[in-house]
Amino acid sequence: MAQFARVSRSVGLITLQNPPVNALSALARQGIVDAVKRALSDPKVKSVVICGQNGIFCGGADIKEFGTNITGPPLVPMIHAIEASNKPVVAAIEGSAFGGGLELALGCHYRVAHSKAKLGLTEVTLGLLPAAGGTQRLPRLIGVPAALNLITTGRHVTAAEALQLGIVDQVTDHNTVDEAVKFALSVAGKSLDARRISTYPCPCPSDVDALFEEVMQKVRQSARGAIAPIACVQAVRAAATLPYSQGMEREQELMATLFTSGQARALQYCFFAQRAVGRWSMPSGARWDTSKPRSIHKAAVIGLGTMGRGIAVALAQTGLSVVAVETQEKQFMEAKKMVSGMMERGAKRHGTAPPLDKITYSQNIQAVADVDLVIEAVFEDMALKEKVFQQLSTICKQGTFLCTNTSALDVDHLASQTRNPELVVGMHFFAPAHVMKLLEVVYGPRSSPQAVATAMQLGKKMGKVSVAVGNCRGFVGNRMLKPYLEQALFLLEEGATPELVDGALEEFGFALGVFKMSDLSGLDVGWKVRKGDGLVEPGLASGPSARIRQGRRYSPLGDLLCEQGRFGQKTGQGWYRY
Ligand SMILES: CC(C)(COP(=O)(O)OP(=O)(O)OC[C@H]1O[C@@H](n2cnc3c(N)ncnc32)[C@H](O)[C@@H]1OP(=O)(O)O)[C@@H](O)C(=O)NCCC(=O)NCCSC(=O)/C=C/CCCCCCCCCCCCC(=O)O
Repeated sequence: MAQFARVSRSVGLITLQNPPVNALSALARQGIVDAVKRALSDPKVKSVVICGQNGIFCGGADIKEFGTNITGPPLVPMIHAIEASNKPVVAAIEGSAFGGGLELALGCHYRVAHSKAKLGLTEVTLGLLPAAGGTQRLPRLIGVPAALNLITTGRHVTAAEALQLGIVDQVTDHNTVDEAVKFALSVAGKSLDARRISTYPCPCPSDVDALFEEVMQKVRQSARGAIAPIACVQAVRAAATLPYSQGMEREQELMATLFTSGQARALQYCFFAQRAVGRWSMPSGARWDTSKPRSIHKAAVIGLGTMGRGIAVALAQTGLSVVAVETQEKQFMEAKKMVSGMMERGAKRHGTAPPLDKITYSQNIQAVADVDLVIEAVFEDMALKEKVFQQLSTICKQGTFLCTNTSALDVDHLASQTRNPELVVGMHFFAPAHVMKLLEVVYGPRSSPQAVATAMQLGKKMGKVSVAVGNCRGFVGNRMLKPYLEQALFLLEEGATPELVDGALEEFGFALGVFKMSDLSGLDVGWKVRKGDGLVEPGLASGPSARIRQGRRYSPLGDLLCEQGRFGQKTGQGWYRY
């Protein structure tokens, strides 16, 4: 799992070989320990380079080992042995150096990174902290504020930023291993006294207490109930206030509390689940690995309400040319302004230029004639959607995929309105569509594997977690949402206020409480669905049976709001006033 070779006469080259991401499994760690011993005992080796095979340095500790009986050499002493080596060790960082992978690199005396590499102490995203010395070495190397930012967020930094922060010593556009070998030759025999990060004093502002109090307050607020970011702050505080060895003890102690926590288990489950959904299959036997997607260069969105606007922004931000169609004059003018505003705000956040020129607007559906894929996002009304699909089927060029953003209607029925039902799938986004990562790709019995593969791939390109689901009422997301919304309404009937319920949910960790979320999505969509289900009939909203419908407890509160025209943010009033 780690290969040793002597190159350029005097450089010991250790290559991690654990596909696909060179994770530090027990065997990989054993391989590194053995290879380092070999390099250090070979008198011909004057310096060492550690790299990863297949263009990736290391994806960190092997997450699959967590929750099992971990065997093999532990990471911390392995990294200490590298740092303690009397021969210079250079990390050659290509692709990614994440979590334990970056901690391994921080144990090396020098780091050379390819310009396209990404680095990060990502453990917090898995409910953990960088417990292979990361919380103690990084602040010593780049200072407490910068280290806190990286460790508590798990964010990835580019090689350029890593150079600026002082995490890496050199960035190259050439072959990273070749450059690292040259670097290793140039530092052979030089003193390593100033290169062992664990021996550095931790650069720290004078008022440590005030700094950590302020950071802890901010992190508590943004962590929304997550325990790992808080433990990260505590571990970095140990780096700032204790000698290295005691800081390491604190790091291990804090890691022990996180390691078996429910939050860590849930986040790690989520990590694998998000990857597992990419391996989709259909009842027909069609699968992700045998179905070839088609490339999409130009897409259209029909209907620029709340969802259509977000979808148009998400497509444009992916770099696609987008035709955005809205036939109603008032909505058209408003949507143009809103979409530009959304793109400008997004670009400002990312420090990029807004892709305003990617979108062309039209009030005429004929404008979609030459696109590769259409996403229909008109109001949730079957008759209206039927008409749109009939039109699209005649207007669009041969082979255009026709997708619907319906949240509950029958995708197969919509397919039956077209000449090529095999080209029809659902692409169900969640509000706000340019932010939320979940995308349901709904296949009907006639959807072709290529249509599903294309929608799945487009979703991935858009940075979504695409999940292929069958065509049933509410698909999966809304089926899960229904009992959640229902119980929230019952809480109101039992005396809670929307703020109280939302406050509890947000404190628990939800980004938005259920009532704020409903106001954002629009209350009228659910109302329409309930009407279709015969749950909202005139006269039902009052009287003794108002709270039992179709044999089940029912709360008419959402219907009462809608009767007053309170549809949420879009009408300025919903559960809240805006
Ligand atoms: C960017 C990536 C690396 C690559 O992305 P991409 O190319 O898109 O590929 P993916 O689809 O994401 O991944 C491909 C497959 O590889 C699998 N994978 C990826 N990373 C890992 C990994 N780290 N381990 C295992 N498997 C991994 C992935 O699942 C895919 O396979 P499949 O499709 O699912 O089959 C990207 O993958 C990525 O971002 N990866 C994660 C990077 C990351 O976050 N790394 C950090 C890992 S945690 C870590 O490193 C922690 C280190 C600290 C030390 C830990 C010490 C542990 C023991 C201490 C115990 C102390 C407590 C004692 C308790 C007690 O006392 O009881």
